[in-house]
Amino acid sequence: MAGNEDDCVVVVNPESGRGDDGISRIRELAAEYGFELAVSEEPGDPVDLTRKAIEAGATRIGACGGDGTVNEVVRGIDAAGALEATLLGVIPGGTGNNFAGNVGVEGIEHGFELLAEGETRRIDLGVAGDQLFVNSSVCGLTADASESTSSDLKGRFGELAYVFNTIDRMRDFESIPLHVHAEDAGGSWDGNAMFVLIGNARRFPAGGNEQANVEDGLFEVTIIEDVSTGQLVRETATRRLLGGEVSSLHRLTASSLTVDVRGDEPVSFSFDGEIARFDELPCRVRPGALAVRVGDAYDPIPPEPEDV
Ligand SMILES: Nc1ncnc2c1ncn2[C@@H]1O[C@H](COP(=O)(O)OP(=O)(O)OP(=O)(O)O)[C@@H](O)[C@H]1O
Repeated sequence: MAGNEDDCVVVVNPESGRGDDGISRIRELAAEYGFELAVSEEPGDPVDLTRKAIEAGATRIGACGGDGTVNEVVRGIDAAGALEATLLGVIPGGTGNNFAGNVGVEGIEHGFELLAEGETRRIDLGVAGDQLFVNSSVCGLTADASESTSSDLKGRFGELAYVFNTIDRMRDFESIPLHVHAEDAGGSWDGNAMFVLIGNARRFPAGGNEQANVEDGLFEVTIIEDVSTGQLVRETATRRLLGGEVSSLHRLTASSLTVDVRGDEPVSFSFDGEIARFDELPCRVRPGALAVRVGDAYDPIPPEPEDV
């Protein structure tokens, strides 16, 4: 079996996902592959555990958890100044595991297999203010929904919890007055947004394809404008979330952009699921910054999103 104890550490968030006894399976697999485990004890730990593992000589790091854990591990690699020299493997132990899906990792066993041996690609990273993000930064409806989705609800319903929550919130969600300025795309957008997704590895669902091109040095940005409220919004909520037809949807691609909130209060942005508030958020791409193992389902040049 490939794998070498000295250079590969798997950083595990035991609270990710459904909180079942998944950790014992992770221990078994780590032992089988000869990888060292570093188990996180509290939020933020994966950043330090990763940095320390690299300082102690690790050149391959597994991030075992959901998108939030991947985010923290990547921040740890960056904090060690080791993005050039470190290989990331994703072991999908979270609830949604959206990023894992976007790089073709199909499950925990597959994640271990790829970490031991697999194709490596260099992908872009996003920087928003001083935060790194790997998958996406979201503001508006879904950022609010993920902030208020309790871990109990997530535990019982997994991904569906986001959908329940979002539909529930649509009843009284006030759209956000925004100005989005994308320097190199030569465009700007002004209006009231229900949500904005700044996608690095992820794009707004369209035609069932959620993976963005993550090697092109560009974000794929989707803005959903506030449309009519009330019954129509409620009736179409599920469809919109799951990638159905949306009339007030705007897409742009850019290597840097600024989101300006025009209201009095800062708003919540989610960075790979971690929430922070801003009233102005400059974002830029760090092209090819991260080396990551990918599965066969990963497509370096995914088909263009279908127009909706
Ligand atoms: N012991 C711990 N170590 C690290 N993070 C923890 C720990 N306990 C709770 N957390 C929280 O776990 C969250 C990260 O969860 P993560 O995103 O990896 O899983 P998830 O939400 O189940 O999956 P997904 O984001 O894919 O839906 C962070 O917000 C962090 O606050």
